[in-house]
Amino acid sequence: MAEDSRILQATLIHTFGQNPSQYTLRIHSPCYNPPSISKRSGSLRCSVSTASSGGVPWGCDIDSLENAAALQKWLSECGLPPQKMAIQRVEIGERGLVALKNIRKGEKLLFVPPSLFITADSEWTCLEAGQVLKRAHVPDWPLLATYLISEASLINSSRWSNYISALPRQPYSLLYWTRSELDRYLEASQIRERAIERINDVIGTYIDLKERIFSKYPDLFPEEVFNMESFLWSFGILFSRLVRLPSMDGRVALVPWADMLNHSCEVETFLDYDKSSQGVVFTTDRAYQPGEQVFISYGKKSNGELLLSYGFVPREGTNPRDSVELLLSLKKSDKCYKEKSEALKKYGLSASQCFPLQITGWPVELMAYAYLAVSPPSMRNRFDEMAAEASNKTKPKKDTRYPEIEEDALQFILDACEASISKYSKFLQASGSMDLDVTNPKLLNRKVFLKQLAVDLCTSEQRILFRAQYILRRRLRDIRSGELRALKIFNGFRKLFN
Ligand SMILES: C[S@@+](CC[C@H](N)C(=O)[O-])C[C@H]1O[C@@H](n2cnc3c(N)ncnc32)[C@H](O)[C@@H]1O
Repeated sequence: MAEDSRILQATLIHTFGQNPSQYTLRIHSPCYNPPSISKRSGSLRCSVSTASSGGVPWGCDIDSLENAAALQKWLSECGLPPQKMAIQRVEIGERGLVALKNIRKGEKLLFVPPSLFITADSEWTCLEAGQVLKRAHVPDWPLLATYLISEASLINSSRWSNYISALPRQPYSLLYWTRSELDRYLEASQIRERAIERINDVIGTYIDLKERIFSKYPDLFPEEVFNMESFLWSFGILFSRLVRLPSMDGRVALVPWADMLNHSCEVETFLDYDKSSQGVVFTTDRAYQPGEQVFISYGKKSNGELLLSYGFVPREGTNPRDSVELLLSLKKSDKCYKEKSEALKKYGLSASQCFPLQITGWPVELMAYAYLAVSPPSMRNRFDEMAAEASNKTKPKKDTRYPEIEEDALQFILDACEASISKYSKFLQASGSMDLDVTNPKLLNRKVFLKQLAVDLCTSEQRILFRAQYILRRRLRDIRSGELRALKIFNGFRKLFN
């Protein structure tokens, strides 16, 4: 559903021209709104407290149904056609859309008309604020984030008040984790870096908007409303609900009602604009009976990416698109370190680089990086070619092999896998006793909830690493036993000739 932070960075930062990494991570208050949790059907559920302990003053508890009912009524008054689904409390995802009637496989559902989308072109209730942002050419994401806050703060004078009241006050996403929570629970996973990068992007974007626009128009953008906390909320909403509509030239939109659908890794269908019915639809890829929750796919995302944007981790083994980022680094002691780094730099890579491992294997780019990392000085004329292959800039993709260094390259990947596995094992072992230092029950609930998410994520990522370890060990054993056999034959011939 949502874009990833690389797109966010590209669209935000280019216009505002500052490097977000210069900002230190400093999010506090929105994170400490401790959720209360309950355990149902084996999955932890977390409902955020509505107590006046920080958070934005709009939206609702994530599992609240009252506002959802008002939303449904308002949407039908605004032109949403009669639906075969209704918002209900569900086992997976707190609230979701549930079938009211039999739904066939291959049926089109929803038909949300464009008049109900929120896009960068939506009309601002406070016209002047919108004009200021558009004059400054603010890109879509920060524009939409500011729009959402502006409309939310106008309460009932905004045409979106029913929609905003039904949005979660605290969307689940890693944006709401403090730095120490990220360090503590996600130390083993590369998703921690992605989360820090994303939080820095949001903070950087807010600071840019504040310096360049809000501070110049304090009447239009008062700090009590347009502050870090409200931006974390609005970006949290965008990351977890914004859709890209391929059939509308890839335009991004918030689509009320459609954004009540939860994700399943087992379905392949996604939201798009349908030119014939002129609305946002999706086509079911299975049948549903009355009472069953209806799902869509938020895209081919790993468990880490789902946690990053949506704040949940699918059940173990259910996500065929799951992957784990493996960090590979050139050895500082390598005689050719400088030459190799420069070759990598030429193709946009660095001396430490992450590659995705899947349960089914790894990309040719990872293997090319490993070849480069282990290649001796005598192969320096091939560094450039290896670096090019390690980037995905070579077209068509090549899978060049260098038999003379294949064993070293596989061993290099195996070492990286094993180092990563031991980090996960350390975290998973320590996680059992991790929360005993907290006495405040609300804080304990939050910690148990976050820890469970982290344990689920780390277990799934470690599983992929174990699989890679198994494959690598077998390949190495085969190479080594092949070499041994060849040596024996060679020795046999030598004896014969002697
Ligand atoms: C687009 S909204 C879907 C509607 C949302 N359940 C609600 O009540 O507003 C995305 C959010 O739904 C929840 N969600 C969606 N799919 C889920 C799943 N498979 N498991 C757990 N939570 C899920 C997450 O909180 C996510 O951030």
